[in-house]
Amino acid sequence: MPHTTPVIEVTGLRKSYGGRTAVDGVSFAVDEFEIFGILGPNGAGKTTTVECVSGLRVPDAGTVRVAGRDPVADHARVTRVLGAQLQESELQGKLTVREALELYAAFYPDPADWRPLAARLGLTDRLGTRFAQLSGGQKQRLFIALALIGNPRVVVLDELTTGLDPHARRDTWKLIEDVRDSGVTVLLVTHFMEEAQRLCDRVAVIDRGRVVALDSPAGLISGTAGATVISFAPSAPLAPGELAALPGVTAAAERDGRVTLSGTDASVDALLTLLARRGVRAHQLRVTDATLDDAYLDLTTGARP
Ligand SMILES: Nc1ncnc2c1ncn2[C@@H]1O[C@H](COP(=O)(O)OP(=O)(O)OP(=O)(O)O)[C@@H](O)[C@H]1O
Repeated sequence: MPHTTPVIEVTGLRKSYGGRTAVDGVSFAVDEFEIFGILGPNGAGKTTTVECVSGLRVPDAGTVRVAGRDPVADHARVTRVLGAQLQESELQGKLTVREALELYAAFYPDPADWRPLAARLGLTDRLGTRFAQLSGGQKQRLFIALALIGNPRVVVLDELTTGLDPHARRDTWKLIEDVRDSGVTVLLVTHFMEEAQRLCDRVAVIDRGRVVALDSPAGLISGTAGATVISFAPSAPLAPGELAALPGVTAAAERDGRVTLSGTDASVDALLTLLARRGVRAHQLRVTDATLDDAYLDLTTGARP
């Protein structure tokens, strides 16, 4: 693997609101040109973390570096290299797409030309439309354009596809891939497992303010209790102990005449051998790979009260 420099480094980040700890010692590093995902239940501390990365909140403890600089102490320089679309971003409803692009371009000393950017994001025929009249997907595309207008090295996208229909969500995924392919590092907060599995090179799973896992989606999946789920209806009863003892099996359950095993590929081979030896047939045999959903549910405890 080629050596890459972290463009974002977060070390021991802590942040409380009043007496309530939101982020409790979070550390991760994002390499240049990665799409790095942050996943976690509601209230896990994801937004607080990316707000600290964007210099919008001051950490109580720990360090944050973006391109080697402190986003709070060096805010002006960091905003030149970091573009952000943060949760529930809003613009004044009367502002047209063109006005919003021109306004944001004026914030930067060396902005991107907004016309090709608007074209790339499919906004050219909406330049005269007021923000309030845009669809959810068009608003999100405008926010991506605004996050990119300063020619950033890194872009922070917080729950970008929440509220979009499946087509618009897939279109947005393609846009995010294009953004990365154009040389921008992406820090993406998401609730959607499919989105993280499809887009992210690596994912930090945050639960109750802490990083509980950090790996590629494939690594997270293979680290879950049962990376392969096998289920079937046996033609004759099998001893539960015998199934649980099969190689790689981490859980075995029987319900309404149907057996479900969590295991590995090796468990499938061993099961078929066992069935052949016992002369038992497996009706409606299904073998499915675990998904990032399974890994996530294994790792996290659910929303904070
Ligand atoms: N401005 C604030 N004032 C007080 N408490 C806050 C504030 N912002 C967040 N919190 C609390 O901090 C915790 C972490 O919130 P945060 O928004 O960072 O979580 P999140 O993982 O982004 O959640 P979600 O997925 O629901 O957006 C929550 O308990 C939340 O209620």
